[in-house]
Formats: sequence, C-alpha cells, structure tokens
Amino acid sequence: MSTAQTAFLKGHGTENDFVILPDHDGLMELSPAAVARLCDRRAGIGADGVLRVVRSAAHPEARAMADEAEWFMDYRNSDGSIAEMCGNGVRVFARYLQRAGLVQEGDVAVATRAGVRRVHIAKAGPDGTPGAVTVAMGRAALPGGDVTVAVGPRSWPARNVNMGNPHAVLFVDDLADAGNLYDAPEVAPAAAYPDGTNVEFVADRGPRHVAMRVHERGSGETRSCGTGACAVMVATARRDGLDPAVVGHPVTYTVDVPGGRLVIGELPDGTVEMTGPAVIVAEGRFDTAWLTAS
Ligand SMILES: N[C@@H](CCC[C@H](N)C(=O)O)C(=O)O
Repeated sequence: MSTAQTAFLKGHGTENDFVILPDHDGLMELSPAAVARLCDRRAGIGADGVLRVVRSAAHPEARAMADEAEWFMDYRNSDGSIAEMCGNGVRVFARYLQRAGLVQEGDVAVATRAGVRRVHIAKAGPDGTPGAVTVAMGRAALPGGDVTVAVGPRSWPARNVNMGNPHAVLFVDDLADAGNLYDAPEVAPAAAYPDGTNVEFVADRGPRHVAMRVHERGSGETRSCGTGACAVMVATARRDGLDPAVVGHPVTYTVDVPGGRLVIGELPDGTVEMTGPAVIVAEGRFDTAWLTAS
C-alpha cells in the first residue's frame, strides 16, 4: 500500500527561509498547527514561514486579483499566524514559479494579501548564477504618532512604518543593544499596532548604508525580513532628510541583514523597490499524514 505524499521545496532570500507548498488548485487544508509543524527546526523541515502557491482563481482571498496576477502567495509565519505580506517571500515565490516552468525570466505579477506585487526576475549570469529578483513593494505608509520600543531597562523612540504589514523601526549605536531578539521587544503604545508588529533595530554603516536586526511577528528573530528592510530604508531616508517626492529623484540605500544584503530604492512616486537574491535549495516529499498526526 503506498502512503500519500505531499511535495515541498525549501528556499530562502538572504537566509529568510521558507517551506514552499505547491497547491495550485487550492485543495490543501493548512491549519496553524500544520504550519508550525512544517517550520519546526528540529522535528519538522524548518523555516521562518510557509509559502503556499495557489492559483488566484482558486483562493477566495485572491479571486478578485486573478485577472492581474495568476498566482497567489498564501504566506504564513512559523507560528502558524497569517501575515499580509512577505517581501523576501514574494521574491522566493517568483523563483519557485520560474523553476517550475510557470513563468520565465522577466516580469511576473503575484497576488498577496496586501495586493498585487510586481516582481522582476533578472537573467541568469553566463555561469548559470541565478539573477537577482526585484519586487515593487508599493508605497510605505507612515502613520505618525510616538512609538517606543524597550528591551530590558533600555528604550528607544521608534518610527511606525507600514509596508502592507506593520513595522517599528529604531536606531541604535550597536546592533548588540537589541539583545536576544527571539522574544518580542515591548512596543508602546499597544494601540499603535492592534495586530502586533515586526521590530527592526538599525545601525549606520556609511553613507546610505545601514545594517539591521529584526524580530519578526510570528517568527522570532530571523536572518532577514524584506518588508522590514524596506521599512528601514524609508525610516532612514526620512531621518536623513531624504524624501524622493521632495528631492525629485530616486533614493537608494544598501541594507545589510544577518543573512546578506538587500538594495532598496524609493522612487519620486513613493514606490519602494527591493532587490536581492532568491534561491531554491531543496525539493522533496513528506508523508501527508505526518502533517496532521497528533
Ligand atoms: N519575512 C518577511 C515578513 C513576514 C511577515 C511578518 N513576520 C509579519 O508578521 O508581518 C519579509 O521578508 O517581509
């Protein structure tokens, strides 16, 4: 008797890693417990989150976007919670579509809970090195209001930046000041973030060059966060007195994350674009029953 199996892939973007579940017709039941089991780094496959690949027409949350974007990224954090958007995830998602032969190098639109995101897959190098993947992340929203982030006895003022999902961005002299970021820092007032938030600690590295560490809502400390890096870019540009809408030209920053480097630009129309690597590292199968066994 053969055991039912489910196909998966594993990929990452600057070491923000994902289990990818191809479920093109949207038939899979994916409970929060099943996501947490997949993402478990000891008893599961291990990842910061899950990218379920579903045809937009087959998913109730994406049906309205199906004319614009054939594929929907159903993103889940490693604790099983749902997030609106994942910047590295959408780049890795595009790489999966390319590897599966569902799209070619060039432009692809991907439906997300934060709306349609346009992704560009650059040509591979002459030696076959995969090209970088760029995503137009939409405009940052800057809700304003005073926000404070505390770690133990220390606290810092933070900037509230929304990239489709929420972020609190603050500047430190030394990234070690963030301490253990597996636990969520305290963010006040709680009313600024009714659904919780991601928190980014930022240190300067040079002109238009910063480094960051992140606590991701629903995943703990990760090696990178794409929406977080975009929020950091915008918060840093405003701190530096740079608003592309005012200066009339794009503004670009390099953002180093523990898992690599992202290049992020903001255009005069407010659109934020992020470029970086996106790779698939493995492909396999697990027993379907394992996902739901108690
Ligand atoms: N790693 C992601 C962000 C994933 C969602 C986040 N944890 C949230 O809950 O908002 C990225 O690359 O943007």
